[in-house]
This record gives sequence, C-alpha cells and structure tokens, in this order.
Amino acid sequence: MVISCALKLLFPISQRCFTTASAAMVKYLQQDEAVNIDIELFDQYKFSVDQLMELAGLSCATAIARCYQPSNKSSHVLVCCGPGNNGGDGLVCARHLKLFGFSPSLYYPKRTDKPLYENLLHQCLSMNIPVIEESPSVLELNNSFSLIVDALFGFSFKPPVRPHFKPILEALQQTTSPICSIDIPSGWDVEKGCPESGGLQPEMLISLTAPKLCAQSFKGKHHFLGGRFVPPSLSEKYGLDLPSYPGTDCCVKLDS
Ligand SMILES: NC(=O)C1=CN([C@@H]2O[C@H](COP(=O)(O)OP(=O)(O)OC[C@H]3O[C@@H](n4cnc5c(N)ncnc54)[C@H](O)[C@@H]3O)[C@@H](O)[C@H]2O)[C@H](O)CC1
Ligand SMILES: [K+]
Repeated sequence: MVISCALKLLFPISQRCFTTASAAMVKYLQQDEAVNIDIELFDQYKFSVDQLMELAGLSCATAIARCYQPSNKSSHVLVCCGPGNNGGDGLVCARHLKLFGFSPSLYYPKRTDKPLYENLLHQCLSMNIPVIEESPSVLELNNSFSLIVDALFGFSFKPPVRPHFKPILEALQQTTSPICSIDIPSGWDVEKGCPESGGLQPEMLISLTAPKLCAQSFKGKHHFLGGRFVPPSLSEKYGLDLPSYPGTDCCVKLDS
C-alpha cells in the first residue's frame, strides 16, 4: 500500500455550532417504505438515478466536511463502495471529498458493469483517486486512514452478509478509525439495527431521504439527514415530517 502509516490528520470539528433538527419529530421508515419511495421518485416523479445519486453523494461529502476537517493534503479517507446504489453514493461522495480538499481512496470489490457506475468510477480515476484492490486489514485501516466511509449496503440489504463481503465488514467492526455510514450501517438489519453477533458501530450516520428504523439504535456522535430532493407531495403522502433544512443547505444535523 502506497499510503504511509499513522496519518491521523483529520481534525474533528467539535466546537462548531450547527443548526440541528429534532430527530424525535422525524418518521423512521420501514424497509418497504424506503423502497417504495425510491420507486415513486423514479416512476412517478421521473427523476433519474444519476440525479438523485449526485445529490445524495454531495450531501454526504458536505456533512462529512462539517464534522471532519482536512488538515492538509494527506487527510486520507477510505471510501468502501458496495455493488448497489449505496456504493454509487460512495463514488459520488469520494469525488466531492476530493474537491473539498480530502485525499480519498476507494475500495470497490464488486463492480457493477452499468454505464452509470463505470462513469462514476472513471470520474474518480480521472481525479487521481486511488483504488485499493485487496480487502484492507484492520492494521491498514487503523494506520492509513483517518476516516472510513461505509457505502457498502443501503436500504436493500438483506442479512446475512454473503461471504465476499465478510472480510471488509469484519475489519470495519474491529477498526479504531472512525466510520461514517451512508444511509445504513452496513451489515445492520434495515429495521432491527445492529446484529446480535456484533456489527460495525459508526461514529457518524448520514440518513438519506428519511432515516430508516435501524437509525433509532445509532449511538454515534453525528446523525445527519441528506438527500434534499423529496417533493413535498411525496413527503406528505408518506407522512415523512422531514425537518427544515437550514437555508440552502443540502444536509441537516439531527439531534438525538
Ligand atoms: N430514494 C433514495 O433515498 C435514494 C437512495 N439512494 C441510495 O440507494 C441505496 C439503495 O440502493 P439499492 O441499489 O436499492 O441497494 P443497496 O445499495 O442497499 O444494495 C443492493 C446490493 O447489495 C447486494 N446485497 C443485498 N444483500 C446482500 C447481502 N446479504 N450480502 C451481500 N450483498 C448483498 C444486492 O445483491 C445488490 O447488489 C440507498 O440506501 C441510498 O444509499 C440513491 O443513491 C438515491 C436515491
Ligand atoms: K452503508
């Protein structure tokens, strides 16, 4: 691995004051509600996946930049991307993190041969974002990365995790580097939360569109809502009670 070790160069932004919204007021979605909202956004409202993924990924990078500040060009972040749209959010997020001054790397073990994903990966490669081919060890995660973005699985995950992804999920469970999960902490049941056998415990969770039921068992420091693209009529139909995003912000911190 090219990246040198022991680079804990991301400074947590602990003193900053955020406008927060009450998480208690927000509706937590069941898995089938999340899937149905997704389908309606595409079928009824005629959004394309690319559009929503770009907004979702940008909101994730923005939320991360609010909580972790790159101290210099060596602020290494590993973005772990899965085979579905959650992984696509991760690819978009990595590109925006790079533009924000972070040094992201990708771990993308199961690639999808659709033009959307190929293009997103191409964009990352064109911006000199390195790709790690081997599943990183716990030591590599601890020593080489100041933050790990978990974009492995989102709301379509059905446990148990298949063998291909076991090594990375086990390493993420054991690492001491902070983890930011996009939409769902990977390996968690979308409704029941952390598996009894143990699961990863992210320091940060960015729920997209609306939090899913598993977010009620999130115990980390930062819970954000992103994906500010829900038309009011759709929000009303599902009774989402979404918090107000401050001004033109694309993400909002939820208090616990
Ligand atoms: N409307 C929105 O809110 C938007 C959300 N976005 C993001 O999309 C994901 C949901 O994406 P989807 O493609 O439906 O599924 P996943 O990424 O969660 O994963 C599907 C992928 O994973 C494989 N898989 C499922 N279970 C397992 C398992 N047990 N072991 C191994 N692999 C598994 C499955 O075969 C698929 O390949 C949502 O969470 C948001 O992050 C959009 O980006 C924008 C709109
Ligand atoms: K995830």
